[in-house]
Amino acid sequence: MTVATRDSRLQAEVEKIENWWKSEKQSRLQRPYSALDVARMRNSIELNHHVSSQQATKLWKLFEDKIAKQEPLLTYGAVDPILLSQLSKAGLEIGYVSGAVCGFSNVAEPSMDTADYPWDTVPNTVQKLVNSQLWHDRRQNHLRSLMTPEELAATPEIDYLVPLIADGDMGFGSTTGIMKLTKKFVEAGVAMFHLDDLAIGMKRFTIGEGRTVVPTCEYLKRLTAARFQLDLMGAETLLMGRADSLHAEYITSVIDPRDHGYVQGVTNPECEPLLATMVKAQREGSDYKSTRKAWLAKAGLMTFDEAVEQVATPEEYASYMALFKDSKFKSITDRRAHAAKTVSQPVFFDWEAARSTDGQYFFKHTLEHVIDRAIAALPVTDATWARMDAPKWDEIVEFHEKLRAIDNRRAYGFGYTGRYDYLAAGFTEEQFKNLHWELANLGIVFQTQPIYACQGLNMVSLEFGKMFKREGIYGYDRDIIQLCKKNNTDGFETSWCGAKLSDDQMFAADSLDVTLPF
Ligand SMILES: C[C@](O)(C(=O)O)[C@H](CC(=O)O)C(=O)O
Repeated sequence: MTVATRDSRLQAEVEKIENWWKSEKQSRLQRPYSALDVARMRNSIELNHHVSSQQATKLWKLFEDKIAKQEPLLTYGAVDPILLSQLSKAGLEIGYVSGAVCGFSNVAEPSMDTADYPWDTVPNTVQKLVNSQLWHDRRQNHLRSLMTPEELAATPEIDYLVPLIADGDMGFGSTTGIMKLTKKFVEAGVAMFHLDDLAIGMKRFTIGEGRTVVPTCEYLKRLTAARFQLDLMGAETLLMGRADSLHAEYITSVIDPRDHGYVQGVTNPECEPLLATMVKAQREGSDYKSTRKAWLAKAGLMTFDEAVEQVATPEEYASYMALFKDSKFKSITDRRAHAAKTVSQPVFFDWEAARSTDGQYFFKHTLEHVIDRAIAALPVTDATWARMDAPKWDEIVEFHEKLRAIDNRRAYGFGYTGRYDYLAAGFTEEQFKNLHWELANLGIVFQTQPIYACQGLNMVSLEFGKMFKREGIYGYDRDIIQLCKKNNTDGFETSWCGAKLSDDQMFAADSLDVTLPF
């Protein structure tokens, strides 16, 4: 290849990418890299990612339509093709592929939602689901192509190709790892996937420690890595930023000054570091939870600004706060230097002494931080989800009002997490009934009950199993066969199973052996 051929090819690719980035959807994004960076790393043949791009475009239009009409797009976690076919038949317009449910049911070694399953578990599940969607779609097209006009008019058409939104968790790795995950998602045919800001393997469920997030810059790197891969592939696939810092108890590093105002340190100089306390307790065989609780009671954990407020006079504190006139994102170094100038008492604050046995820093989670983080991720993402541990209406409203003041065209997401207690969170029965509409009014059109399978399917399967043990096939006939016949439920011997498609494929493909001599 001559230099001239190489340059003209590169130039053509750059123009193609730049034109693509001018589309209504793409032009909403900002990239820290150029079209030339992308062009240089692309293949020399065009790779089409038709399913993912088409499904993403379909989802994008659905989002636009629902945002305009303030209507919800409800869905639930369906990681099994059979379940997904019925979700579509029920008229739900999107599907959700939950990481937690994949971790229970689509892996060789199941476990709780710590994202310790192999990195390609969710993309592989998407692949299986998309193939099943395409098969149902083909089966339906075939049957409809054989129908009389009357039959056709009397048979409702089902959209089996509902766009799938999948859980990419924390991306399972570094920049190149996330790029591989993204590639797999696109090749599998996903419409949208979300990446969050959680640290890998650091969720705790039962010992009074919650979630751990990574610094803001690391979260943005994750999202940008995914965006870069989508650009390399020329895929329309949507990327959703999920911010989990609300109710996160720890942060892995203090590298990013944007997080400094939320990191907590020890303010009691008499308190020994947490690590030393915990190691001693472990050696002595003391209880982890109560040792940690006793340490917390002594440490006087607070943020640097709170530590300043504790020792400053009101006037001094006001002078200290003047530091934030132009920007709220000041580093600990700036904060310390300004405190030394404005406050007469020394400020004792040690965030190193508060580091956990895994090295994390204590983090004061606030709605403000999750808002900061979600805003920082806007330029590189298509949609946003603030994950919450409890459905607090005031927080939901404040988050979405603040975000929508900056971007009211994007879709926002909400997860009806399994353990939510809506009435305890203060909803009246009437508000609860309308919740999905109220959320849609706030632009939260993507609404998922991610772990339906754990609750709903467990319940159905348990009740069925008890009945079957008691009554045998007689009970099966009464509760399943007869009811399925009455309701025309899909099953093994109905058109749903694709028997006609199978037979007709065989007739079409191998019925005529042209080599036979008669
Ligand atoms: C959505 C989620 O990431 C999932 O894996 O399904 C979980 C679900 C849950 O805890 O209910 C999450 O919200 O973290």
